[in-house]
Amino acid sequence: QTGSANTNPSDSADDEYITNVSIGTPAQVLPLDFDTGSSDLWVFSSETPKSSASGHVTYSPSKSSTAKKLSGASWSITYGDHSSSSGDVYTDKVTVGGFSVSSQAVESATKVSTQFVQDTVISGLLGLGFDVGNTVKPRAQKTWFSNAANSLAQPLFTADLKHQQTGSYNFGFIDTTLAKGPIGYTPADGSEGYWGFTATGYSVGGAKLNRNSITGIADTGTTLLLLDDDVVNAYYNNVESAQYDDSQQGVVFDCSEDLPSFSFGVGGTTITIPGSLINLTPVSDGSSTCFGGLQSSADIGINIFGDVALKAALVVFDLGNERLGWAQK
Ligand SMILES: CSC[C@H](NC(=O)[C@H](Cc1ccccc1)OC(=O)N1CCC(N)CC1)C(=O)N[C@@H](CC1CCCCC1)[C@@H](O)Cn1ccccc1=O
Repeated sequence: QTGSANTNPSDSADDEYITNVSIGTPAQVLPLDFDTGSSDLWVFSSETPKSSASGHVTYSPSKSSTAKKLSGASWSITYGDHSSSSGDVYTDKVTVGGFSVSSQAVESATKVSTQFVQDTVISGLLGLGFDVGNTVKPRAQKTWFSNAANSLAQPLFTADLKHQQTGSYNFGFIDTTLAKGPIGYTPADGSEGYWGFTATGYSVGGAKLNRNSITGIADTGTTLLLLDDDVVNAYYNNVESAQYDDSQQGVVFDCSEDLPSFSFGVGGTTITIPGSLINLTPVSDGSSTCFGGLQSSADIGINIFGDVALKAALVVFDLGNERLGWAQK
């Protein structure tokens, strides 16, 4: 058995990727952000304060004949960007891309932070990290993919995110036609709950890869490519108008600049992010100053290969073999 779901950029800056998920009987369809950096499936619901839920699609367990309250269970999560949410837990049927898990922990939000209130394009997150990262207490719950893995043709999923186009999350199979190059595999470290890996080197503008390894995570829930300062500086030294903008909290440059590509080695293959994907978006509508898709990870403490990097590749999240596969697109 397999599943295949389309995913779409939330806005012109590809800030988030939205995938529709069916919950309950009859199906209630919610737009969720699939996040390989976390392991909770949580949703705006009938239990979310009305003022916070306004503008969001919500899940009503009372309207689902297959919903069951997981008595005594609660959850609470805070993300890297300091957004947060918390609440109680139901189990219900959850279908993604045609594949159903009959009893999935659906975490209902009774509290959401301001960023979520304002982010009306999504009604919650579907975590695709490792189960160890789940926040439900007293007993941690499994992710949708973890529950599905044993019934899928293969215990893996792929992410094919695109710039301003519809992409896909495929479950249980690898559609190699989505890639141009071979898939390079490297061990994945799931001990912290997310998909850690090490790139063997990097280069700017098509030069030969150096041997400076980069350890980080493959994170569909993070917009940017966030790397060490020395890498960020090596890149922007090639961009004439680049400068750090305090108000934007990042490197900006003239939108008219022709940006160099950024490449990294992984699993014996090379992934090249074209400069066009790093010229992310004007700092505000109509501005001729653009915000960089590559920024510093210094104040986070972990390198994050977010959507800017993932858009250049077909990425295989292979739970069965605890490995990550990257193929040039
Ligand atoms: C330093 S991790 C920052 C990252 N959050 C972002 O990437 C947000 C995403 C976004 C974009 C637009 C609207 C709302 C949210 O976007 C920016 O922060 N941006 C984009 C726009 C730019 N102008 C400024 C910088 C982040 O916490 N991800 C987590 C998942 C997110 C949470 C917020 C909702 C969307 C999904 C998560 O995987 C990060 N994680 C990864 C591993 C371990 C723990 C952990 O928690």
